[in-house]
Amino acid sequence: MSRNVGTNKRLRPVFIDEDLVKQLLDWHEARHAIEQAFVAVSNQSREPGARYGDQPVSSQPARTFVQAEGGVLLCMPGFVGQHQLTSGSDERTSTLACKLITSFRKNASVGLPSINGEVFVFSSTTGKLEAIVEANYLTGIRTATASLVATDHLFLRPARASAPDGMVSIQLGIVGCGFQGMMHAVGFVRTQSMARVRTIRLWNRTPARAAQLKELLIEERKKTDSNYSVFVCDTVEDCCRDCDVIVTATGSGEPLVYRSFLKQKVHINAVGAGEYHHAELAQDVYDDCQVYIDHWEGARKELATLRSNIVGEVGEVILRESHPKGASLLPKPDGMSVFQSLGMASEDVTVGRLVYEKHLKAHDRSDRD
Ligand SMILES: NC(=O)C1=CN([C@@H]2O[C@H](COP(=O)(O)OP(=O)(O)OC[C@H]3O[C@@H](n4cnc5c(N)ncnc54)[C@H](O)[C@@H]3O)[C@@H](O)[C@H]2O)C=CC1
Ligand SMILES: O=C([O-])C1=[NH+]CCC1
Repeated sequence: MSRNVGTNKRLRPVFIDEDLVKQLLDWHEARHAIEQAFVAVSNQSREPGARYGDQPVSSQPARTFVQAEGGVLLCMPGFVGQHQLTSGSDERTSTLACKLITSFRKNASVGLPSINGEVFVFSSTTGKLEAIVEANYLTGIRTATASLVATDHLFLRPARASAPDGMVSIQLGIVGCGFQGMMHAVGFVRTQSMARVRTIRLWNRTPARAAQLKELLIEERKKTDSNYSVFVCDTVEDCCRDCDVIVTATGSGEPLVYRSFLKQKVHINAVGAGEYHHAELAQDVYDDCQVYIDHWEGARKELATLRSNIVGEVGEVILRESHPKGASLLPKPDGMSVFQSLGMASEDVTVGRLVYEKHLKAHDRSDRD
C-alpha cells in the first residue's frame, strides 16, 4: 500500500529539490543502490531458469530521444524488483520510476547546466506518483558512482587481491572538467577505501575550468585528510600519461584519447558523448581493449556503430563474484578495460527510491519532534 494514501494533502507527490537531494545522498549508500541496479539488469538478462532468486530483477527498455531545436529530451523509464535499500538489510522493495532529462549543450551561455532532469518515483503496487526528485546532482552522483563501481569490480578488486598488503594506490586522469568530470574526481577522493588516490591529472578544453576543479580538489584534500597532488595539464596526452584510471567526460564528437597516450594496463570510464557515445576514444584504443557496458538493451541501440570487443555487462561481472559459475569475465591481467557508460534508467530508479525513502525517514522524525 502506498504510504501516501490518507488525507488529500498526503495524496500529493512530494517534491525533493536539488538542495535536499545533496543533503540526503551520500557516496556509500549511492554505491549500494548502483550495484543493485547493475545486478538487477544483468539478472534479468539471464535465461529465466538461470536467474538468481536472491537478486533483484529489472524491466528497462532502451530510452527514447526527442530532438528539439536546442537539444534533446531523453525519456528513461524503468522498474527494479526486490532491490535492497541498504547494504546487509533483509528489507526489499520494488520501484517503478521514470527519469526525464534534457541535454542542451549551449546552456552555459545562459548560466544553466547543460543537463537538467527529474526522476518521477511511482508506487509499484498502485502506480500512483509518490515523488518528483530533482535529478541534476542525482545524475552526477549516480553516473560517477556507476564508474566507481565499474572501476572497482573490473580493475581495483583484482589489483587489491594481488597486492601483498591488499592496498592499491592510483594515478587518476580526468579528461573534461565539467559537472561530470568534477563529480567523478570528488567521487574517487571520497571513496578511497577502494584505492588511495596518489595523483590527479586534469585536462579541460578551457584550462580555467580545470584550474577551478584543482582548487576544489585541494579543499577536498583537507576534508578527506588525503595527500594527493593535483596537476592541470596542457594536453590530453599529458593528462593521460602514467594514469592507472582515466575518466573521459566531455561532449567531444572527435577522439581525444589515443592508445599511444596510455599505459599498457589502464582502466578507462568513457562517460561523455558527442554525436554518439563512443566518440571520445580513438579506434586504436577500441582495437586493443575489452569493453564493458551497463546494459545490452541500450548498447544494441546506442553502441550499434562501435567496433570493439564488448565482453558484457558490469552487473554480470558482479553476479559471478558472488555466484562463481562459468568463465570469468574479468579483463586480462595486463590488458586495458573500458567501461562504456551510457547511463540507464535502473540507476535512477534505485537512487531515486533511496532519496525518497531517506526523505520520508527524515520527515517522520521531524513530525515526531
Ligand atoms: N554516461 C552517463 O550516464 C552520462 C553521460 N553524460 C555525458 O557526459 C558529458 C559531460 O556532461 P556534463 O559534465 O554534465 O556537461 P558539462 O556541460 O558540465 O561539461 C561538458 C564538458 O565537455 C567539454 N567539451 C565539450 N565539447 C568538447 C569538445 N568538442 N572537445 C573537448 N571537450 C569538450 C567541456 O569543456 C566540459 O568540460 C556529456 O557528453 C553528457 O552527455 C552526462 C550524464 C550522464
Ligand atoms: O543517463 C543519463 O542520464 C544521460 N546520459 C547522457 C545524458 C544523460
